[in-house]
Amino acid sequence: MASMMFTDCSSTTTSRLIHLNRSSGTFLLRQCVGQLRLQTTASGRGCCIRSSSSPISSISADTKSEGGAIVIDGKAVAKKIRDEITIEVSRMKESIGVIPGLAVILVGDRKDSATYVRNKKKACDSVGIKSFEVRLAEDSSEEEVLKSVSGFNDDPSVHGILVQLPLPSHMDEQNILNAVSIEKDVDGFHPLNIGRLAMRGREPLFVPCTPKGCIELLHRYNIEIKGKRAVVIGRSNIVGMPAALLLQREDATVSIIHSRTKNPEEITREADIIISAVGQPNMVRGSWIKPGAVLIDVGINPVEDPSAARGYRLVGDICYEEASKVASAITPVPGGVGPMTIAMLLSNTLTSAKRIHNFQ
Ligand SMILES: Nc1nc2c(c(=O)[nH]1)N[C@@H](CN(C=O)c1ccc(C(=O)N[C@@H](CCC(=O)O)C(=O)O)cc1)CN2
Repeated sequence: MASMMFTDCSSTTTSRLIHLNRSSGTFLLRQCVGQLRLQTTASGRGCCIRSSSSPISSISADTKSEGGAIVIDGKAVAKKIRDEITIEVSRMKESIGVIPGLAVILVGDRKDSATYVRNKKKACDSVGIKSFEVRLAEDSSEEEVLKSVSGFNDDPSVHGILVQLPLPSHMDEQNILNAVSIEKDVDGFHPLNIGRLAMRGREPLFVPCTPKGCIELLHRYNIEIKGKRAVVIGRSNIVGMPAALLLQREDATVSIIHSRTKNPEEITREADIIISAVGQPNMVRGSWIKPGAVLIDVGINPVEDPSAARGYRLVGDICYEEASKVASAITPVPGGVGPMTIAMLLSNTLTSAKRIHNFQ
């Protein structure tokens, strides 16, 4: 009964979205991608015809499938990437005596941010990357944050710097992100890195971790991007916008759906690949999806669930139950894109250390 109540994608379920307040730990990603309310005309059930021409050309033998769609296992891929990074980190240490270092600045007392930072430290430990952490109080000044950034910019044992987002509202996020040295900008949020990502013939030093993780999943599952129609739902600076730029770089034809888009489902129905980063639980229904499409769900939305230990469970932007019957491949929430974000951060940190020390 409980699972029926909380796995369907009816509007009642959606309205049970938990609005955890800042101090009790709201879900960061949701905050960062913004509150997008899409104008939609239809909400019927999707058809279940499956395309005979799945874009997945080869997948591993242990691939799971659900409702017909292949489950893109971000947790397993992230583990594999961490194993690859571990080997490279120890090769670097043995060859030139350098250990990659990642510095994290956390401002304020949001529980979700503290959890993400703790998980980043754990992930660093697991691959042999050295981690540095600065915690500042919610009421710290922007100058204090800038001072920490500047200290890490000048510290040769630090190869990557990230400021956990969101920052308290009294701080100017742009000012702070601009202060991170572009050579150590492992989050890829510096305007120079984003600008280079947007320009043909230019290369960013780093690509933002969540969108990079989405593309990495497509690559690792051999899902062709070139020539495909891709739709990105959401246009945040940290996910939607860079995801659209990355897809374009991979030669997809890209559309972006945002809060002012009329009839978004007419656009998604044309898509071979959908990346959704909007922070609206179960917004993308089965009827929005073209049979055989590949679905990458970035949303991490808590919905009330008394049967769960925490009193809530996480669902994505895409109605998994309906979508997995129509799509050829889909990422679950949790266990899809989320773990890839941290794996890509480790990868960016290793790349940075290699670049700074000219180590191949
Ligand atoms: N400076 C940054 N701030 C933020 C980023 C970022 O990339 N850089 N991204 C998000 C938060 N985030 C990392 O910081 C993050 C979010 C989610 C996950 C994750 O693994 N999620 C799990 C579920 C976790 C749970 O059970 O609560 C999953 O999806 O399986 C990792 C990292 C905003 N801020």
